[in-house]
Formats: sequence, structure tokens, C-alpha cells
Amino acid sequence: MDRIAIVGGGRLNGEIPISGAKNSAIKLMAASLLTDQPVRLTNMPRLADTRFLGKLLQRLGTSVVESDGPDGPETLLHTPEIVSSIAPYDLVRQMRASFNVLGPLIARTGHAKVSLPGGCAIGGRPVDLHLKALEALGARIDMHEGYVYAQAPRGLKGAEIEFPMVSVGATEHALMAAVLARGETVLKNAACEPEIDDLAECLIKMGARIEGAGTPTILIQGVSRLEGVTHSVIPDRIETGTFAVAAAMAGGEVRLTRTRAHLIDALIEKLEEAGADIERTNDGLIVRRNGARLKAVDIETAPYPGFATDLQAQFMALMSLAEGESVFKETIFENRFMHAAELSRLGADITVSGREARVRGVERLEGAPVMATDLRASVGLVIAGLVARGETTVSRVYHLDRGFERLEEKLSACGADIRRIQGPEGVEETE
Ligand SMILES: CC(=O)N[C@H]1[C@@H](OP(=O)(O)OP(=O)(O)OC[C@H]2O[C@@H](n3ccc(=O)[nH]c3=O)[C@H](O)[C@@H]2O)O[C@H](CO)[C@@H](O)[C@@H]1O
Ligand SMILES: C=C(OP(=O)(O)O)C(=O)O
Repeated sequence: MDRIAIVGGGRLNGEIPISGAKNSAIKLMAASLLTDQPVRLTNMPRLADTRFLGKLLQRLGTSVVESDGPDGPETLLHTPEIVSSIAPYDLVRQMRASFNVLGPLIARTGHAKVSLPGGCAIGGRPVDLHLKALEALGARIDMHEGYVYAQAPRGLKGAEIEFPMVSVGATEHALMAAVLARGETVLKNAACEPEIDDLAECLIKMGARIEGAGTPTILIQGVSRLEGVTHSVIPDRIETGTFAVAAAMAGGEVRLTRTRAHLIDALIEKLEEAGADIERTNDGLIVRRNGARLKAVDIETAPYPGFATDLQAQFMALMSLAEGESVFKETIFENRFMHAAELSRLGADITVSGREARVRGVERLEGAPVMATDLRASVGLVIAGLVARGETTVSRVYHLDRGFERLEEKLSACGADIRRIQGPEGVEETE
């Protein structure tokens, strides 16, 4: 099992190119099942999650070819025929987004058997909204022994679907299924995350008829088939935000490139309120902090364009050294404060009560062994390690590898003292 060791104290100075968004790439990969033509995804992040999903797609009949193109890493996905409509437990349990193959499989073949998903353990994470949306589109759903069985022998039919709460995954799932359904579908109270816009943009290029993606109401006119496409994955806003927080934490000056500052407006507002200096550029942003201690600010997570729950752990690490007390309210997932206990091992002063955490800024953190509990929590610990005195070792790095491409390399290039300690060969720990 690999660990990451960080010796804290140095500032960060330099440039970090941002990769394609994990949470977009994996949905786009699933969407490639909707056509029998080749789908070329450029600006692809190379991550454990994209690798896992590639394995699942291969099982379903997709050829998956990775290469390096002029715009960085590419993946060519081609599913001339669905050879299996079964997504087995072993390939779905590791990552939530694997479940999103269900809709495309039903849309393409009229039936599917997909294991209930895994993913970060940050709350109950049911899939009822996904299933209700598919039922509304005419699929018959049954559940046995951890598997969802879906049937729509005469194809899917457009419907009006109003989500009782905002769900990124359910919105994407309904969108992917509705593009090949007969007639019109209206999605109300849809999620507005940039990854949904990215998915819709790709589907439109494939011939889908979609209006309103990125707003709470999405209108879809079903078409009978989709074409192949070349599509560049949107920059990863969570990686962008993570490095922005890391720079604000360590101090110095870091230029984030190949990204878009507006994707993290809510975070930028909070970083500025805390006292960091942010400059928006044509291809990203520059984050500076020279000397002065940051001030405590409060955070409440919310669906986009609100403060992203996927940046909450990183910001908590930042606030652990700020002057004053900050209150964190986590409104999306009921169990997403597991990093608090690990940050406390480094000397942070944090009290968690239900969905609220109070962080009283301390003068310094001290390095210690800590354990990653989920993807974003683990990078929050790395950020804390960047400033903690002495060495911090983060174990269970497989969480980190799900969503951060070449993290050590990118931080080292800015002067961080960070290295991976390889675990014994042949031992790959999974969730
Ligand atoms: C792979 C991916 O893109 N993951 C992201 C996606 O997760 P994911 O798509 O799983 O998150 P959702 O937006 O669906 O979840 C939001 C809330 O809705 C609840 N819910 C969701 C579906 C459902 O059928 N029933 C239900 O009750 C969830 O438990 C949660 O409390 O959006 C989250 C919220 O921005 C991010 O933290 C994840 O990084
Ligand atoms: C929670 C995340 O991923 P998943 O939904 O796959 O668990 C994440 O990307 O932060």
C-alpha cells in the first residue's frame, strides 16, 4: 500500500497545469456506450477511476485505446456492439459513476443488470433518484441481491421528471437515457454543475437535441441514433480549487493553467475573503499569499454554483491555521467530516456536531501519520502536510489516486517536499 510523505514548511512557487475533470471524463466515457461509432475524448485525466471504468466498458464490449495526442492524453472508445449488459459488482463497487452505465445500456439494448455502486464513503448515497428517473422513462426496475435489473424491451419514452432534490449523478443519468428515448423529456430541478454542461455539449455534438443544460430545466428531444464525436474534457474544477487552496495555505505564488477561474467562483470569493490574493488570467488564475495569516471565514456547501462539497475538506485544512473560528456546514453529504479527526492529529482544533464543524485556527500544525478516508479528505491532509512542521505521512493513498493526476509531481514542481513511498509490490489496496 503506497503512502505519501510530505515535509512541511516551504512555500509553493511555480505553475501547475490542470488536468481534465475526473467527474466529467467518467460520465463521458459512459456516454460513449450510446453510439456504435468511435468517441474520442481529449484532455483526458489518467486516474484510477478512468482506468476502472475503462475495464468495465471493455467488459461491455467497448474497445478502449489510450494515446497521447497533440492536446495531451486521449482515450478512444468504440462500442460497435454491446456484448454484455451486465455490470458486475467487482467493477462497479469501486466507483460511483460506474452505475451510470445503466441508462446507456437500457437505451442501447433495452435491458441491463448493474450492481449497486460504491464510491467515496461520505454518506448513504442512495440511487433512488436515478432509478425513479429511469422508471419515468419507461424502464421496469427490479432489485435482487445487490443488482438492479432493468427492462425496456420497447425502448424508452420521453417524460417529465422533477427531481425532489438536486442530484448530479441522477441528472446525468436521466440525460443520457433520455437522448435516445422517443419524444420529449423535461428534467426539472436538474443539477447545474459544469460537468453536466460538458456532457450535454458532447451529446449535442453526437446529434442529441438538448436545451438548457447548466440550468435547472433541461429539455431533450429524443433521437433514434447518435454519431461518433471528438470532445475535449472540461478542466477539473476540483483539482483547480485544490491547488488554489494549497497555494493559499503554503504561501508563495502559483499559476494554475489550462483551466477556467469562473468554475471556482464560490471558492475564489472565500479565498479572497480570507485574505488570499487571486488574479484571474486567460487560461486560469494566479494565487498569491505573502506572509500575512489568513482570516477565518465560514463555509456552507451547496450545489453548483455554490461552494462545492468536494472542496470542503481542503478548505477545512486551510482554516485550521486561520485567525479566528470558522463554521463549516455540509449540506450535501451527511458524513463528510472524517478528515476532521485526522486533521486534529496534526494539531488542528476542530469540533464536529452533525452536519456542522467548528474550526478554531491554531498557530501551527505538526507532522504526524494520518490516514486518508476518502478522495477529497486525503488531499485535504496533503495540503495540511505542506505546512505542518516535520513529516506527515498519508496512508491509504489509493483514495487520492482515484482523482488526482500526478499530484506529487505537480506539487514538487512548485517546490513542495513530497514523495510517494511505494508499498510492497503486487499489493493494490482497494476500497
Ligand atoms: C462521480 C461524481 O460526479 N461525483 C460527484 C457527484 O456525486 P453524486 O452524483 O453521487 O452526488 P449527487 O449530486 O447525486 O448527491 C447529492 C445528494 O443527493 C443524494 N441522492 C443522490 C442520488 C439519489 O438517487 N438519491 C439521493 O438521495 C445523495 O445522497 C447526496 O446527499 O456529485 C457530488 C455533489 O456535487 C460530488 O461530491 C461528487 O464528487
Ligand atoms: C465523491 C467523489 O467521487 P465519487 O462520487 O465517485 O465517490 C469525488 O469526486 O469527490
